[in-house]
Amino acid sequence: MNEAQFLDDHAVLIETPQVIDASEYQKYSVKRGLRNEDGTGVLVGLTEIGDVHGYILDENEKIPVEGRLRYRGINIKDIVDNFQSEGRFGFEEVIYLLLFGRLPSRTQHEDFTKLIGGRRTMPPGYWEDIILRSPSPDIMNKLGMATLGTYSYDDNPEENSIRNVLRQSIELIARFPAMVAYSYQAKRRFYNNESLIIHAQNPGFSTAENFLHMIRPTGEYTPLEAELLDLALVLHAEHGGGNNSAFTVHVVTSAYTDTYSAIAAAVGSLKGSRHGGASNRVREMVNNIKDNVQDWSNRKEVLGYLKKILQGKAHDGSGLIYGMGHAIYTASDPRAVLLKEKAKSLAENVGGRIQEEYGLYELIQELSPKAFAEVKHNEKVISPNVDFYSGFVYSMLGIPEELFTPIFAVSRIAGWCAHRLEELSLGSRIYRPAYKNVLGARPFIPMGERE
Ligand SMILES: CC(=O)SCCNC(=O)CCNC(=O)[C@H](O)C(C)(C)COP(=O)(O)OP(=O)(O)OC[C@H]1O[C@@H](n2cnc3c(N)ncnc32)[C@H](O)[C@@H]1OP(=O)(O)O
Ligand SMILES: O=C([O-])CC(=O)C(=O)O
Repeated sequence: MNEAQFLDDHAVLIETPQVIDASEYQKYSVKRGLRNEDGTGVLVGLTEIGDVHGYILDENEKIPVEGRLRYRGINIKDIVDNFQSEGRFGFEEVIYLLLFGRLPSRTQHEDFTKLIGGRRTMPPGYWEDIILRSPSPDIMNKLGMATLGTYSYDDNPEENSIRNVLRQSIELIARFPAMVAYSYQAKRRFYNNESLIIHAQNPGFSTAENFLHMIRPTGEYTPLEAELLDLALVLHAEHGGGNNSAFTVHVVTSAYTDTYSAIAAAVGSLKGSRHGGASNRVREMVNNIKDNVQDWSNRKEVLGYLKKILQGKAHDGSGLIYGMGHAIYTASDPRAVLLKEKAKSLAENVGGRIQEEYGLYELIQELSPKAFAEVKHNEKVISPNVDFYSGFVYSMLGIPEELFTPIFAVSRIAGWCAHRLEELSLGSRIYRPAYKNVLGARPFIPMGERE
């Protein structure tokens, strides 16, 4: 049998019939993508963790408003303003807030930061066997494998009591940075033929400092770089129960699976280019625009190219302007607003071509709604999401592209763990939505009579 021919022939069987006509979905009122007719999400749960607000419903019409994000009821802007003005790192405080539902006192913060720092090490053999011996060209893929591999190093992997899952959560949150950083180093060694650099972790460093230390060949970083990465970690940590990866955690947790299986599933979801993977696609897309648009500040030229992207005639053919649009936010994503401020001031400091590139980002932001209106005849209010400026900021910190989405995971694991604990503590039912079969019955044909 010719395997390539087999795949060609059989892929056609799946692709071409298109038996389910679009009208069938309407007929049965199917909530495709778990969406209501107006595009809002179907309400499937209640949570006390993240609160994402992006529009107001007025007589069933979506009225765009500036976006707002709260962690455990507290506006992220207030969280950020406070730790930045007091000159401390914010990520560990946010992990505590997300997991336990309250802000830590000074002593609780110190104790928790020490706990995270102390839990970074793994039992003997883990780094060598799970990370270094089986590198992957994709760090998210490797992170999923490494998460599942952690199961074998846990003496009590299956117990789903809150206390045990909390222990597993704290350990995973503490270890994700090294799982990502060492996977990246292994990838550089085995796929890029560069020297293997494994810096020892420092239990006294913040998550941001420890991560920069592990990925830099010299192990060094500036206070400003650590502060910016810490901010990015804070901003990516949580986004309600309905985002694709947190919802994945709810779904698989409701089947009562183990922590490592639930978190690995979430990693797989986040990797997707419509979710956390978009940060990489934004960089690729902007590079593609830079290569194809002669004058980055020419509005007509940039608009023309964005329209081509939307028509699927440029960039990757997907028809998507990556980093733009959101399922909930309309006028703005508050995280993108904060990241944009940082991108702007960093670019201004560097000047030259980088500042011009920042100008191009701003132009894409400004012209995308116009391109949408002209190509899709859709006047929907869209704005940049968190993935739009994050990669540009990371690039200015010298962070390589293959780490953009993994850094998202290093942060979002805090939210995932909080959602897993919430799902377990609320003891909800197994998620089991319905799929209507529209094919009906068919007669069985004996093998000798088949074509
Ligand atoms: C961390 C995060 O996950 S943030 C999101 C990161 N993802 C991206 O940046 C990828 C680009 N953006 C998108 O694909 C979408 O905006 C999503 C996936 C984020 C949200 O999707 P939805 O909730 O379906 O968006 P919404 O209901 O507002 O819009 C639906 C329509 O607009 C289109 N659309 C929305 N955003 C975009 C975009 N950036 N480029 C092209 N088309 C888009 C959708 O494809 C869909 O078109 P259709 O009606 O012809 O099928
Ligand atoms: O909420 C969403 O759908 C996606 C998102 O922005 C996130 O998970 O951060």
